Amino acid sequence: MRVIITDNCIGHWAAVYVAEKLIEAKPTKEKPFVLGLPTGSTPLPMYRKLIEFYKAGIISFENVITFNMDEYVGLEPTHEQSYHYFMYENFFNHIDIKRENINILDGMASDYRAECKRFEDKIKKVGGIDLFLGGIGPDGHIAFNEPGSSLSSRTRDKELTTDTILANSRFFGGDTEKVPKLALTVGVGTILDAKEVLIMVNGHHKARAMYHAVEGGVNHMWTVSALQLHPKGIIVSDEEACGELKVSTYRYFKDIEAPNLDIKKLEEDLYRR
Ligand SMILES: N[C@@H]1[C@@H](O)[C@H](O)[C@@H](COP(=O)(O)O)O[C@@H]1O
Repeated sequence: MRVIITDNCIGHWAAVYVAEKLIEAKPTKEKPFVLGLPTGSTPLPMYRKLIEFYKAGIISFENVITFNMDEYVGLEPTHEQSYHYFMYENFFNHIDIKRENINILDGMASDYRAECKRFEDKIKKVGGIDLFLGGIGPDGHIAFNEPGSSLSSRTRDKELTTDTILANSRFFGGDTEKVPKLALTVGVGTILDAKEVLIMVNGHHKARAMYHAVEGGVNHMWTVSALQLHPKGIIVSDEEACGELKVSTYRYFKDIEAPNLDIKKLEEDLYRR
């Protein structure tokens, strides 16, 4: 696992990484690049930077297919807190992606099981996900794989924990009653099947989850720890999220990734390619 500890530029770093991958892959209609995408406040700066790179003509999403990680059950796509709304508002409306290449679970589907199966089948049909991007909750959940989720789970419906409902109530005017109690989410197994996985971890409130992701054992109570089983897993964090790591662990990753931490230089290199 790579651990990139940035100086408050998680999203920027992730955007440069995605852009590099897109430039390298040179996607075509026949061989598109497949991205797994998250919502949440952490990835917002990444989306802003990707839009900037697109507008500067460095990257295009014309031959990119996307699959979103999760969606609340019972929110219309027009609801401001639905992940459909979030994705169009913050990303899709600003880039050249084809509408038919966007895949988001339908939280209004009458048959969840069929909807989740359709989603998994579609991922397989396009050849799997090349790069899955994600964030985590303070309880270490990836997508909506709450503590106790099977580490080989597939896309399905999931009851949200009180912790998550409380954490996400900030988007619903602080009213926990307004937060949906159920979500559709890709499974941990679905994420681990991707060729690469990049998880963004921010803030002091996620330091314990970061500890479990990097130093704790693989454990279904901290589903982000499943990343340890992936051959190409990357965690991109800020300094605050490292508060529970051993000094030696922190120093090790800072040291070996030192050449990859100068974000200004990384971005300049990108513009030069
Ligand atoms: N289902 C999403 C997760 O996929 C996301 O990682 C998490 C973190 O959100 P934030 O980045 O706002 O802390 O929020 C929700 O629970």
